[in-house]
Amino acid sequence: MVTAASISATQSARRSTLFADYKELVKPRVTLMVMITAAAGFYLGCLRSGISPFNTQFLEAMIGMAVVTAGSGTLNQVIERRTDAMMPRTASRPMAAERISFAHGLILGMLCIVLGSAFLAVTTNLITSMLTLLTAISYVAIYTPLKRISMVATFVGAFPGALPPLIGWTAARGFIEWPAVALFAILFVWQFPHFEAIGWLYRADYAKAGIRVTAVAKPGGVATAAQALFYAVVMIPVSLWPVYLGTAGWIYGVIAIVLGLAYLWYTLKFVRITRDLPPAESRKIARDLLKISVIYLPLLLAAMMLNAQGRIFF
Ligand code: HEM
Ligand SMILES: CC(C)=CCC/C(C)=C/CC/C(C)=C/COP(=O)(O)OP(=O)(O)O
Repeated sequence: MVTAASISATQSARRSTLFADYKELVKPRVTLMVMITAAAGFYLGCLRSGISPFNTQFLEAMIGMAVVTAGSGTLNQVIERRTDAMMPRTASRPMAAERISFAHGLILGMLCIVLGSAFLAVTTNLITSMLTLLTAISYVAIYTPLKRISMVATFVGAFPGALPPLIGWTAARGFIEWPAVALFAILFVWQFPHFEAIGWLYRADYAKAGIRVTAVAKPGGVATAAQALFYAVVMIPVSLWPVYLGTAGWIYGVIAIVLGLAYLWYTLKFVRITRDLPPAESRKIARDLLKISVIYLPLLLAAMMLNAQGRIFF
């Protein structure tokens, strides 16, 4: 018998499934990291202006960027619904598993990008709104389709990936300056060990779906390891650029060197993928590098913020 209670239970189950699907669509962990990097840019920009970073402009900029980032993640999954369905890591995503329809995902993603960018234009400034829109477009319309065409895609994807802290800076300052470019460079370089580890970890998945990451296009691991290693070495001088610019002090510099050496250490261990290791061991060293990459970045940015312009803490 269909009772009011059973109808209400079904509706509530549907609502919680939809909520869980929306959560998955916005890629919460990546979005959170994007917000952390943008917040760092905003914070440092405010200190450069000599104003407190704890203001309503901060909240407005974060909300606008989070909504656009969420929309970008959604449209990425709309476009990749077929390839996502081929890979165990992504097969249960709401678009891939067809729990959310094409039109539903498309409208939701577009709405988030348009409304988030408009919100930024009204509350923050035009350059921040335009750069955020450009970031979303380059991620969705250039990087995402390119993944199936060329391994250059990851290099291209590193541009939208690196823009959020620069955008955080423009939200505070209204224009692009050298410290913002330094933040962009740090993020840009950081991504290579991060995604080469992921590419190696999921190379079988990527090959199945026809996605041309380095580990698929050049099997054996030499090119994958060489790229990760090159950028992990470059990471150390690039992370010191804010010290040269006076954006952060020497204490940050020391911490950046220590963190950079740790990132380099795990990347050096990753180079062992080129040997004939048991698959479980090879996966472990790639997973360790991925983990260290997502620990390294917030720690580096936190050190930069705490020692901003040579001050200690706030
Ligand atoms: C071309 C650039 C990038 C590529 C190809 C890439 C790819 C990926 C992939 C496929 C995962 C999922 C790994 C898994 O499920 O095990 C991932 C995880 C992640 N990525 Fe990236 N990413 C890139 C750049 C970025 C950027 C710019 C950020 C943020 C600033 C970021 C933050 C994260 C975080 C926080 C995770 C979650 C790690 C975890 O679950 O432990 N990524 N990335
Ligand atoms: C402000 C704003 C709009 C920021 C957006 C920037 C952004 C989302 C960068 C992510 C970088 C990136 C290339 C991630 C990998 O996606 P993937 O498609 O390779 O990951 P997947 O395989 O898990 O789908």
